[in-house]
Amino acid sequence: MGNFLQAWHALSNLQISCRNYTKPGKTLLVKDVNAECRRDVGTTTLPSSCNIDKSRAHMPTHQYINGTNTRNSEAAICSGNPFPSSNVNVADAGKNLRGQSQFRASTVNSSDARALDGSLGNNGVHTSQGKDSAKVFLNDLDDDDDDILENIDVDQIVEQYQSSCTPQPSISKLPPIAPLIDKANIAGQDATSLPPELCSNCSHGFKIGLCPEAASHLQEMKDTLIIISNELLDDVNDLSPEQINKLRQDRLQLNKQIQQLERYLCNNSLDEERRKSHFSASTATPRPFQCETPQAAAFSTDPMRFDSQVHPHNESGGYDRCNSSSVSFSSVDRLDFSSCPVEREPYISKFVEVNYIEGSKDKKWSSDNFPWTKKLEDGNKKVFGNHSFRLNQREVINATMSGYDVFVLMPTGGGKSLTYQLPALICPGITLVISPLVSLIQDQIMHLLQANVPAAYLSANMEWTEQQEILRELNYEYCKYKLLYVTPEKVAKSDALLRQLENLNARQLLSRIVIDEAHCVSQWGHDFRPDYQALGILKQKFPNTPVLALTATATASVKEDVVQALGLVNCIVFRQSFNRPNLRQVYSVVPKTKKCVDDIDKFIKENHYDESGIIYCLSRMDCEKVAERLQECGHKAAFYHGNMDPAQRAFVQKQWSKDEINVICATVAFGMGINKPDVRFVIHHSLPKSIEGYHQECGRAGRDGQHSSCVLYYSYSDYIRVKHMISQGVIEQSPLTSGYNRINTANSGRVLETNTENLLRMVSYCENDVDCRRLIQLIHFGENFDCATCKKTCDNCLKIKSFSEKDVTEIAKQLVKKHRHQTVRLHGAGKHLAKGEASRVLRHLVTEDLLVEEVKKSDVYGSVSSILKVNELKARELFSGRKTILIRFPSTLKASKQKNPEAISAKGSLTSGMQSPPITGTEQPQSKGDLVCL
Ligand SMILES: Nc1ncnc2c1ncn2[C@@H]1O[C@H](COP(=O)(O)OP(=O)(O)OP(=O)(O)O)[C@@H](O)[C@H]1O
Repeated sequence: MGNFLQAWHALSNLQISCRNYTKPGKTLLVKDVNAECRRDVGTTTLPSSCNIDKSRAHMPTHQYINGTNTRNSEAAICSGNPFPSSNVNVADAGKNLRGQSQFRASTVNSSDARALDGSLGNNGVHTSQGKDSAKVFLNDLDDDDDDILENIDVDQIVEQYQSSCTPQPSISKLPPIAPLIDKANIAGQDATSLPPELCSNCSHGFKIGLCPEAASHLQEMKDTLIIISNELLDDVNDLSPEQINKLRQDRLQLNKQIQQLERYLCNNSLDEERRKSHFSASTATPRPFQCETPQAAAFSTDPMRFDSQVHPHNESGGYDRCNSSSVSFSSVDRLDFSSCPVEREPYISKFVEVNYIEGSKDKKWSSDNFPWTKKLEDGNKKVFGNHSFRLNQREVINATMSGYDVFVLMPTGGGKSLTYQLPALICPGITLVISPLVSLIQDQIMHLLQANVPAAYLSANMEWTEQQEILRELNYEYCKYKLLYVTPEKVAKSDALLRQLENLNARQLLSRIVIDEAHCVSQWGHDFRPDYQALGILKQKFPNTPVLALTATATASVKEDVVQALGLVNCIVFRQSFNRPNLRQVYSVVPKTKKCVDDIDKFIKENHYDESGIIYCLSRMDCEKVAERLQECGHKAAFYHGNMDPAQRAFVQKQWSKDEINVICATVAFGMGINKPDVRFVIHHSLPKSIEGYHQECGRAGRDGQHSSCVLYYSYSDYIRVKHMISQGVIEQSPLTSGYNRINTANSGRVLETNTENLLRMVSYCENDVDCRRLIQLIHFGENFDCATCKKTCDNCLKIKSFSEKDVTEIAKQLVKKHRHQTVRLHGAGKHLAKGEASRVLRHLVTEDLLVEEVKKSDVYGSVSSILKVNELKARELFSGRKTILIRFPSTLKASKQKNPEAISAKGSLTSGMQSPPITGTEQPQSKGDLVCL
């Protein structure tokens, strides 16, 4: 308890920019906390009207927004955000603090740090007292905010505190942090400037536009809109004309409200971010470790000479845009970086009709007749030391250098970096690279500097003077940098950067914009990072600058979502197969027993003794336990997770890389940027969170093309456990998202829903004991796969020695009819099949190209819908009797019954992007109902 109290006081004492803590038992309205604390308002409590009114909190969103009721209101509650917006409690506030990226150490005073020291007692690093401890803490915060924040289990502290003690009077010097919500004040605040759509009262008694939880209301309104639209689509035959009319009116009204509220919130949050960005930039403390921002002396290449060497001249048909002479040269003096924040136009994402161009199939991109070809080949050899290009590298480079927007799907280690680093050398001006992690950026810059390629990065963690220096350099006519790396947060928040980009663009020196790990843009992806969504502003501001979006993992829905969010209109797509035929991997799923670790020990000894491998575990404690047990069994094992300090982690990783440790027991925190070629096995001790994640993690095995194993230990109880951890937000995140997802309350409901769907698909994968494992993975990424090419490299193909083929042509016809005409009733068509088998039929139709998945982002709802459409050409073959559909069933296997009810629905989701119910179009969307009818 002493620890909790100490930690509690430490947290209450923090004078930080995120003040989402309040004493237990008090309700905090998140949005106003920052503002109130910045003004150092004294102790306050919420007026009773602001406390949670449970009856209202659970009122259907549809009802309380519009003051109307529809018959779908219950559905609204069920399918809406499981954390009603009004239930913002202390634990949530804690999460917000931990994820808050503006956490600034510079404002922590020494007594605060002393108190903190106690709370961090378990972390071996933070042991000193007083000022020293403050220094240690400050340094560590600057080093890696998220790591430190991860080390404080705030939720646990708060929960236990809450459950076991009555709030004590604060002994902190500062008042506890709870905002004063003056309803009358807020109501009168800006009411005159509110558009009429935002003047209706919300459940908290505010005008909806002025409610501190307006962002949550916005999400609820969007969810309700989807429900109403679904109802209009699905049940239109059962509704009376009055009901239809009413629903349409509601839809119209909601649409208006959503648009207005989005615009209003966007303006407000931009103001806020700008203010914070300015604040954080001017108060940033020195970091103990700085990225080696290139100094002039670091280059043996004279930037001017370098430019003249590599820039193409005005060859006809060449990259003229790059070659135009500079427009004007602003002097450094004219750049006043410390001036007051400038007005940034509000960024409002716009729906675009994307014209996709399949790049991989177009031979022109592999031509070696482009004006820049020679320079390309020289640069590849001389600067990067490569003898040739890898698959798709030349094609992607040619497309982006021709000025197109390009979306690239290339496996990890495929060589994505070269596709923008080489063009950066050849084109005049600067290539802006948006990359998710400072550690990845530092790694890239280190390699570039070794190759004498001048590059720099900007990050909020750097000293402001250093940032200014880099910004100033960008202003020179002969700027020494060819590449500038930034994090998405920097683009979203730094006006100085945006201004500088505008300046570069005006001088036609913004050569290219690269979005690395582009799947982070999408809410449907497994690595969603809210700040990535704001990157759409770049295409709006610089429509003529080519954008290159790169990722190693994206389903069809994710791709659509990313391309939409970035605003790419004519987009050339290059994709490589997700299959890794050269990797002789064996995929298997094994039932998980209580002796799981002993089974793992046996497996390693029998198959990969003394070889290198990774065991992915769910929790930090699991990592430690598994490592300990394996050590007892004689393995050179160690654990790795987010609770270790960075030095410890680096040490373990190094030992593993040098084979001093064979087995690393890790959470998903491990693996980013790891390129060890001889990893012989990847074992999943628990259920992975998604097929994308699983595919990526398995991809770390056998990079040298040698035989490797991927074993997944599965039990249904793990599903329950993972699901619970996801819903509590306590599951360890991949480094790409760690500490970022939790800050976005507006999206938390949607993110949770996506995560649960992804998890269910993983359950479905595990419970499928018939289909080729490669097929199930690849179809998830929208790729067709011939199981024969698996060559028995998965347990299912291996174990099914003989199988019988069933003719399911008639069922296929029914399904195709159903998808053409929604009135056809399927009832009973597949009654002799178990539900799992029915979904296999549907899946098979997708692989046979009879049903095609079409993914669209809705301009109205902002959601991505995935629709199965009938391929008419193939359908004709089917109905003419020229095509029969045969599906293999293991001879030994009777019509299998599903093991778990929830897995049924998971199996229903056959293809990659069935993330949200289809909404538009006349085609009947694929739905669980179809399958259940069979
Ligand atoms: N054409 C090439 N020839 C030889 N090696 C290459 C070539 N292109 C890239 N490489 C090397 O391949 C390795 C992986 O490249 P890179 O880091 O760009 O991959 P990536 O696709 O970005 O992977 P990740 O998704 O892990 O970031 C690097 O060591 C790089 O030097």
